[in-house]
Amino acid sequence: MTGMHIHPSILSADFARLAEEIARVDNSDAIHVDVMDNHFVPNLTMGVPVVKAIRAATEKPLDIHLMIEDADRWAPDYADLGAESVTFHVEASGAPIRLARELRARGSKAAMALKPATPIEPYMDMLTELDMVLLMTVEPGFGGQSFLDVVLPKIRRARQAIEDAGVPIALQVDGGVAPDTIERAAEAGANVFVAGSAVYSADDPAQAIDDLRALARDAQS
Ligand SMILES: O=C(CO)[C@@H](O)[C@H](O)COP(=O)(O)O
Repeated sequence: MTGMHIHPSILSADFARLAEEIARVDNSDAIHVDVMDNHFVPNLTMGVPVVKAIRAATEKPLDIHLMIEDADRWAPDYADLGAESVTFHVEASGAPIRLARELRARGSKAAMALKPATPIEPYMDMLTELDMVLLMTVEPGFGGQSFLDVVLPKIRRARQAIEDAGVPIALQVDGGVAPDTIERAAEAGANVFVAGSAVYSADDPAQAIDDLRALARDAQS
């Protein structure tokens, strides 16, 4: 497994001061940007113009998590913005292999997300088409929810499948990641951790990131 990476979710940041909020987490490995369309999930956040402004405001890699319908149509636009990775939900894609190839062709890493109740097994054979798999550990749509332990066996199965495939695919978890849950996710095999409220509700968000990373590393070893 590769190193342990912490991606703060700006869903929990102050949207009126996004550039400053991103600057507060400069020790993170990437900035996680939640794009929600009020159809795939019951919440509305931002689209291409705001993500473009975020891209211009920071040098940090952007990890774009699309919680939108018709991902095949819209996801490539985010790759074109210069995102490090674009994550689409498999439940919102009609042609996930074609979409993953399209994202890579446009210079972005290709990542696929699964809601908590979506099984990983039907997608095991397409892992080599991906740079990252995101297993949601809450129902997508909102920050501040509790980590779903029921997803832990799926994280273990996904990690095993990645090892079997022999390719360097990152395994990301998102939702309820905090000091009291990150160790379980790391032990199960996750190596990229999205954390919203655990970072932005802390007095010192940068320290919160260092603490989460240390916990994940200790749990792995
Ligand atoms: O995608 C989502 C929610 O749908 C996440 O990225 C949340 O923003 C995570 O927030 P916390 O659970 O860490 O507060």
